[in-house]
Amino acid sequence: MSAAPAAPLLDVADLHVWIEGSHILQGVSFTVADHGVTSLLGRNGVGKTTTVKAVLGLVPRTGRTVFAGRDITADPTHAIASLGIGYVPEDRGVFAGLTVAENLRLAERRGQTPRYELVHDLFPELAKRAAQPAGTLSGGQQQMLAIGRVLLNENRLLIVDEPTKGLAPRVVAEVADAVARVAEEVPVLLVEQNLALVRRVAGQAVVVDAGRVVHTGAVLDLLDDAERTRELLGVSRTSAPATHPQGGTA
Ligand SMILES: Nc1ncnc2c1ncn2[C@@H]1O[C@H](COP(=O)(O)OP(=O)(O)OP(=O)(O)O)[C@@H](O)[C@H]1O
Repeated sequence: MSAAPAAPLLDVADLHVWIEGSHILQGVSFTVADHGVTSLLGRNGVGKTTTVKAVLGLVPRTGRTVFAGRDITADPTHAIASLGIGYVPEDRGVFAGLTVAENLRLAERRGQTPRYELVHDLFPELAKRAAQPAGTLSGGQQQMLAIGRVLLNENRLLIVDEPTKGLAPRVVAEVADAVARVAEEVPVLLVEQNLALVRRVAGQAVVVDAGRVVHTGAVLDLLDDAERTRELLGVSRTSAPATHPQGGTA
């Protein structure tokens, strides 16, 4: 007899969000496994960011969200974060006028030993550039800093929203490397439109369309089916996995 499947780390059921009278999420349901990368996919404006904000309590929502066996549906954002969900928002949220070291220090949580060794091991550039104002970092380096901040604490899940948005292709490859390495430490829910990156780093796909989940399954099963990929995501070219090129950062 085979063992029962492991309970999901995050279980989202029938999530609804209304913003300014618009029914943005119309019953979103999906699960996130307790390992690897689960990708949240979909065309522009379908509700991906709203979904992660609803999970984090950043927008009013109804439905049921269970994290690590605990119902967090009615919890405020700070309580959800303190359970061990780290969030890297789309705009990265780094403080441009503060140095890299100051940005990291601000992320330290009381009562926890900050994991600088892990962060500097994964992103040596952050150690080298500790005294540099974050606003003068490249887009890719700022993304590493944003991810480094949530890795500093013992999170059980990282939610990373479009980390490659607006980045040059060679920097995208660096961010892909970073996400892959991070996922060895902690499970990741990744919102991403770059399907080559998704193919490379993610195991599971959750596809949102018009405020609903329209597909879940293995990433490769979806992306190897060009017709289905086009139907769900409006694109079909997903090969050419990102690889880390030689050379420095942009
Ligand atoms: N604060 C807001 N006020 C009004 N409409 C909003 C607000 N936030 C989101 N929306 C609308 O909700 C819908 C879903 O937005 P959301 O940002 O969740 O989509 P997305 O899938 O993350 O898109 P993208 O890939 O472009 O980031 C969009 O139509 C958007 O215009």
